[in-house]
Amino acid sequence: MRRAIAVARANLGKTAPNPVVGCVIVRDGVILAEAATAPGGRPHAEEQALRGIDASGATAYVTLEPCGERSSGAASCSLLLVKAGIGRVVIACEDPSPYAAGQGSERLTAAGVPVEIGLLADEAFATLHYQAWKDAVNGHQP
Ligand SMILES: Nc1c(N[C@@H]2O[C@H](COP(=O)(O)O)[C@@H](O)[C@H]2O)[nH]c(=O)[nH]c1=O
Repeated sequence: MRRAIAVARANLGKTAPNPVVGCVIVRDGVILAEAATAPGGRPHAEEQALRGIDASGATAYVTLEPCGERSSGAASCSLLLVKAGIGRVVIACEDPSPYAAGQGSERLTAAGVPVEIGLLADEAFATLHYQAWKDAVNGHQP
């Protein structure tokens, strides 16, 4: 997760209107792929990390709950993770957005993927400025 936070940090401040997210996919202690939300907010971190790898049975470390819906109607990151056969998802912080807000983790859990929430949550929240994202979701000026 510390690596996912560092990967995300590289794009901090560049991903509006979306939060910056880091994703690292690991199997047997080996990093298969890692990515951050792209400048401009899309594509999402998980979407990029999953491209071109066999993630079956692997663990995804993500700094923010994977989205449960896309504003474009495209496949959500939680669905992409399920389709890729991911074995486990470890999340730092919950995403308050209506596009996530529990839906992402619920979708994973419903598909039988174990989900853990809260690993390095304080560190991710502070380092990746998620308070500003929370304020934006709640209609406050960040
Ligand atoms: N940037 C980011 C996420 N951002 C979340 O996804 C929501 C929908 O994004 P969009 O469909 O692009 O408008 C957005 O409101 C935010 O809650 N989610 C993720 O799984 N990974 C990412 O890298």
